[in-house]
Amino acid sequence: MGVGFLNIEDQVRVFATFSTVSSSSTPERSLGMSDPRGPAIRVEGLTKTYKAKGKAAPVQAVRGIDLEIARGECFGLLGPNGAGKTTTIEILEGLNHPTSGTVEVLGLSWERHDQEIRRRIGVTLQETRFPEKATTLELARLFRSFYPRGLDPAEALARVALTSKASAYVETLSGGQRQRLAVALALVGDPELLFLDEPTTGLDPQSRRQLWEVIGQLRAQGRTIVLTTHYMDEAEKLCDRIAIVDHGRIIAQGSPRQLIDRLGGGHIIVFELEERSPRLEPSAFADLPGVTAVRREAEGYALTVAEPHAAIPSLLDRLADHGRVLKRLDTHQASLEDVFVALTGRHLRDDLDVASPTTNGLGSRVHSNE
Ligand SMILES: Nc1ncnc2c1ncn2[C@@H]1O[C@H](COP(=O)(O)OP(=O)(O)OP(=O)(O)O)[C@@H](O)[C@H]1O
Repeated sequence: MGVGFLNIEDQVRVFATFSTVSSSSTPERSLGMSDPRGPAIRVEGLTKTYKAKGKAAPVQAVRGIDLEIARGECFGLLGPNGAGKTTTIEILEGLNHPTSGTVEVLGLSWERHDQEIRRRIGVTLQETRFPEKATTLELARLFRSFYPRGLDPAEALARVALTSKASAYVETLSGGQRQRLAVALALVGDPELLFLDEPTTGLDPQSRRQLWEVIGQLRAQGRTIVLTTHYMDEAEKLCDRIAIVDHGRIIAQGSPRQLIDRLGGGHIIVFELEERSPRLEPSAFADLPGVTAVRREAEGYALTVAEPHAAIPSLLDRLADHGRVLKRLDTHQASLEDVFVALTGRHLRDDLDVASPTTNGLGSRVHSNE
């Protein structure tokens, strides 16, 4: 897990450093460092190694990330637990220090322009502890006081549909309402760039959808958003572009559509054979019409195909030829989950190992059979 866990005192300390800076008096502004047409984020050769603690070995959390995020883009870092997403986003937020590499935020560097950057970004951490006896409006006012300009605190609450909870104590809020409050506090300074670390983790489906709506509206306003998630449906729904992160590296990057298209077929056929049927090599299905990739799953096989209606009859014939009995067959539209499995041989959701895909349709990694 990451270090994205601050209580309110820590948050206040983080933000208070720039509460007294007025926009007109900032020396950095006169340097003209921030090109409004340049990217919102530029990262080159980023690494982060956490030092050894006691008997624990050092952890190479980030192993060389290059990234460019355009202004107005909603960009997602998608990956399993421990991939290095939080470490990366916390370095972008100025809350963690890189071991090596270059980081530019809005054309500025954390070493030289920290106050200016803080004034222009909004941050929600993976988990935020609020004081239970404050109301949501009091907190929105407190956070607004850290910025030289920004939204009316009541307007920030309205943007996340919390107006009816303005005078409610934090202790009475649900998990989803707390997450929306965290977004309101990140918004109250009217930031150009918003960072959301796993915004919907742990929320029920209805609260997730509510927060998706809020993020969708912010995206429609043209605000730059950088979010981390390990939910592929979230990344697919919210993000213009995604970097899939695994073991501290970006293993694929592009729009959700581009990444899925690179699989070479829009549909996946998943099937399982009766236990008494001996297993077949995945290569037994590789030449079926329209099949672009075959992989072994824990319980069966997954075929990437362009047209399921063309492939399924041939598949059934092939199984009959081999005297195999089908137990289960499903089809689904190819998703980012399938992209992750094709790239890593593992499932993103539960990190379940799958054995030996023969080809992956992405042309980068071919596993041997069994
Ligand atoms: N402060 C720390 N000290 C030592 N190791 C750390 C620290 N923070 C994170 N790590 C380790 O660095 C690696 C990457 O963690 P990180 O939290 O960045 O990944 P993540 O992709 O955000 O995962 P999650 O979704 O679980 O938060 C993990 O192995 C984690 O245990």
